[in-house]
Amino acid sequence: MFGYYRVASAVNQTTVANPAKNAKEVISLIKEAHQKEVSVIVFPELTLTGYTASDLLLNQTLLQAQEDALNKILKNIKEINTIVILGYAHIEADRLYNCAIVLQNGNILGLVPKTYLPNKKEFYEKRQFVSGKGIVRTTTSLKGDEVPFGVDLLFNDGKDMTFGVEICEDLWAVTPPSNHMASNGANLIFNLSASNELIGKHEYREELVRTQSARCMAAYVYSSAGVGESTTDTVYGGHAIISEYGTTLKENERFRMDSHFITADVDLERLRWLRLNETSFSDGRRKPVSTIKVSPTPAISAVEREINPMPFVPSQYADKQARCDEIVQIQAHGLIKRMTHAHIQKAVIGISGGLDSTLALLSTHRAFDIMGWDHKDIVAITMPGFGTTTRTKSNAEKLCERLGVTLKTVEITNLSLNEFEAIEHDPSEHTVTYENVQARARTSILMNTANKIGGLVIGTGDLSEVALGWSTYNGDHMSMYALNSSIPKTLVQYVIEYFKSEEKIAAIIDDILATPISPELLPHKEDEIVQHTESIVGPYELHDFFLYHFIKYGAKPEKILYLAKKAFDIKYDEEHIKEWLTLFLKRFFTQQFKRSCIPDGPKVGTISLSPRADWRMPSDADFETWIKALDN
Ligand SMILES: Nc1ncnc2c1ncn2[C@@H]1O[C@H](COP(=O)(O)OP(=O)(O)OC[C@H]2O[C@@H]([n+]3cccc(C(=O)O)c3)[C@H](O)[C@@H]2O)[C@@H](O)[C@H]1O
Ligand SMILES: Nc1ncnc2c1ncn2[C@@H]1O[C@H](COP(=O)(O)OP(=O)(O)OP(=O)(O)O)[C@@H](O)[C@H]1O
Ligand SMILES: NC(=O)CC[C@H](N)C(=O)O
Repeated sequence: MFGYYRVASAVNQTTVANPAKNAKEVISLIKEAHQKEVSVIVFPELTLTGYTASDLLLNQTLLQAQEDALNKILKNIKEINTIVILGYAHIEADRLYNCAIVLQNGNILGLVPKTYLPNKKEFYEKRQFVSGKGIVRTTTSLKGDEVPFGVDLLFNDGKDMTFGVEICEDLWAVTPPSNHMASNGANLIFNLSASNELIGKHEYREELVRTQSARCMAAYVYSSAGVGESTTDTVYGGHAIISEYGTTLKENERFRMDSHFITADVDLERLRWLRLNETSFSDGRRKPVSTIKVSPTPAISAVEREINPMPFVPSQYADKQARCDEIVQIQAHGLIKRMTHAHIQKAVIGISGGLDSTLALLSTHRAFDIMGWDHKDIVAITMPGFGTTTRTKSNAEKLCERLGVTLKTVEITNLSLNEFEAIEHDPSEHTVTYENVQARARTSILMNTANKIGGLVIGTGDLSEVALGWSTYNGDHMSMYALNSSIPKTLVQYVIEYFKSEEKIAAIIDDILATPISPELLPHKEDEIVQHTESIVGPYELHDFFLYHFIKYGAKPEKILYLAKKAFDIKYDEEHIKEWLTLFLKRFFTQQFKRSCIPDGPKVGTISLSPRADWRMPSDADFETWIKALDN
């Protein structure tokens, strides 16, 4: 579903040297996984014999019992399309290999031998096994059939899934085989492991799995042998981990005595798309691989994964102070470089008492602090018009006073009335002309003041507005440096809140955050805002969600709709999400012409819509294909 696949990491209860017993545990876990719509389930290294069988692995009786156990499993999974990956000791050309065996629908799809054999202290694999290094494009005989055999095997379902398999120490090597598998198209890696517990080792292991998933731009599913292994010299805790592109999605509790598995829904479509966008990924060396077609695996009926409704806002576990400090530092240093290069030490900002101009002022103030420049050289201009309310005006004034910047007031009503007369516009007609005349009057005052005092106009528009084109072309759309241009509205709110730690402005910030978002371009009613941005263009939290998935992951509209429904649960119904998503797509396409000429500004998060750096799109692209996709 939408490129999601459910994968499982199993830890079976092990009886050392008793494949028949182990097979029983394995079969019942496979059946349960199949019922739970799992596409692929992986078991620990040397699943059927036990990893710690040691020299018994060279005993014919144990290897025969392992083959019998495999037969039993194959018989039991004839009707099961969940792919099963087991650890298996296999003889080829009179050598023993520590392998992963891949099964589906009662068939053996391939055998992947381990490349790196640990041979130090408690590990002495070279005593029994040989390395599979260099074994490529070949087959081996198993149960009378020729089966693909080698370290070059990749398994592909003809849709979004291509997976490769490596075995324990392979991941700990300088160059894990999964690097090559990923470079050759595997977006999902499985690891069968037997990794003993030593104090703190589990943390390192999780870090290895997680970072390998990031390096490979893949999902990585890891399963390690459990407490049933022999404790002659060392103890195994049964660690199961599922990571995707640098994030661990699931991890089990170790030292469990029962057979169990964990599952996670990995987004393989997202990974494929991310790779298309990463040129260093495509520069990775390609080598010939042996690709094995697998049959379709169970489709999932609902994605079981938490979808973050606020993807731009740092998680609740993040250090808010540190994150916000960093954001403001990036903004401030972007501005400092620009101002010092231009030999300008004065800034001009239009202050409305709204969110964006507040953030721009606070970040500019921080830049002046860093440079030791006089706060009075920040010229804040409040420009009341037809829609300005006492609440926003007074917040703007109080904020400027407390910050010690120069505050000026310039009325724009007369200026606007003159302009209406000049262009023969009836002021009682509250059309877009009525609105834009005011926005352009303000910009004109800011620009001309900048010329007069030798200052630089700070742009206030945020990323959400840039995405929606929610600004007046050559009005508030224009400035000399657009400080907020890569910060979406939901993040603007988060950062402004952090400034509440400055006592002298805390109460004003609280009220600015509580004020409805509005351009205040239409006349107010008894000093109350009548123009509510979010009832015109839709909730910003939805638009930020749409933007994140659309730009960052290239997600299809129907997938964005599905994810938004999941993320916002009952807060918005499907009909409304669809309505706002349609509007988002239409505006995103039609408003590119505004983005094509936005001023310079610093990139703060992973998404920017700068036409020079992050986002190049024709201003004339048609949105119909995207809207149609939503109607299907
Ligand atoms: N593809 C294209 N390439 C080049 N030009 C194109 C174009 N499509 C339209 N145009 C032209 O662009 C003009 C329309 O753009 P524009 O003049 O900007 O006007 P427009 O986008 O129609 O209106 C601006 C909107 O932004 C809102 N606003 C303004 C200021 C601040 C805020 C805020 O909340 O922060 C919101 C305001 O309420 C209004 O709804 C038209 O003259 C049209 O001919
Ligand atoms: N009354 C005003 N006085 C001074 N500048 C204004 C005024 N109204 C708007 N501006 C300028 O135009 C910009 C865009 O206006 P708008 O009111 O849409 O934004 P905002 O109030 O900063 O933020 P938000 O969109 O969150 O309300 C402002 O950031 C500000 O620089
Ligand atoms: N089975 C193995 O390959 C174990 C070796 C690995 N370095 C570990 O200790 O986890």
